[in-house]
Amino acid sequence: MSVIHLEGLTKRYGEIAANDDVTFEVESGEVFGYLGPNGAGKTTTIRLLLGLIKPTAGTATVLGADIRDRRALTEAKANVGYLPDTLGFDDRLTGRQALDYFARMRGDERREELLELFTPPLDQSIETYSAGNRRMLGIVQAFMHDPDLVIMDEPTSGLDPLKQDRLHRFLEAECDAGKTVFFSSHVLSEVQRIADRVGIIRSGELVALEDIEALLSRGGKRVRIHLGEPVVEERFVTESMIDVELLDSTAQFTYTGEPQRLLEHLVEFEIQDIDIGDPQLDDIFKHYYGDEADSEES
Ligand SMILES: Nc1ncnc2c1ncn2[C@@H]1O[C@H](COP(=O)(O)OP(=O)(O)OP(=O)(O)O)[C@@H](O)[C@H]1O
Repeated sequence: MSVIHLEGLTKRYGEIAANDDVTFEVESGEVFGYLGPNGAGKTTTIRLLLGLIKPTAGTATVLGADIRDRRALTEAKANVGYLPDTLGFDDRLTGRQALDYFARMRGDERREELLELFTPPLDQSIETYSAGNRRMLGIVQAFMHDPDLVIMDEPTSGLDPLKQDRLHRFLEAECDAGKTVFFSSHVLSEVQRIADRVGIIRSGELVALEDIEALLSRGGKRVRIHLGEPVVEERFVTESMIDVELLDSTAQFTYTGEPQRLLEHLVEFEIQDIDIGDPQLDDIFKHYYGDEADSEES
């Protein structure tokens, strides 16, 4: 069953199409990564799905509710967790008061369990919180009523590496337990690590929708070779090698051709060391975004 279904979803702001005819589905029990650089349209999709803004054209359903049907969507949202990019908490409240407020609206049966993993200082007012503490409070808030679907906008931003890792492991366990997670990110390694499927959005348009495994396999192989002699570019580099870096006797490249052809080519050289592996999603991402990726990734 599809938990989220977008059909031609479009949102225009004047000349800008923040979302342009976006269509895809998220299935029950999957972790779906929504990837794109700043300004690509990720937050717009999320805000449309939650009924916070209205589509210009097209529509979507969330847990079966049409986002244009206010009443149905409100009912469905009782079973949805939402981590926004900026938390809408009243900053004068303490963390505990903010959680109490949400608990009264939706329940909090998993609050204690979550607070063992994510540890914002509950008795301080939120205005004194660091970015990471705000994010942790948001995570507890999003999951504590044990929703079937959680939608998260850049969930790890502001978290230190330890807490990021903790969130990744938590999300994996949630999905094993049948929950569905939709999250946006511009952090490729994160999407690669935790998502089952990825949608890549660029300038409002969905440019790719794939299993992570398929995306990686289409991206060729990343090869690093150490030769027993300096690499001669004219002799060594073939048309099937892209993103080539040569330094003395070392060559690194992504190989996009037939594996057999690569082996046939390499027997002509004295090879001291070789490493062939899957490319990082970053490399593949560059093929979709070109030079844009370099400046937008951080
Ligand atoms: N309220 C608005 N009025 C006008 N333009 C908007 C508005 N909200 C978003 N946009 C534009 O729509 C486009 C998509 O923005 P959006 O915030 O959805 O991108 P994003 O992928 O979430 O970016 P980021 O990673 O920086 O959060 C951008 O060009 C943005 O300037």
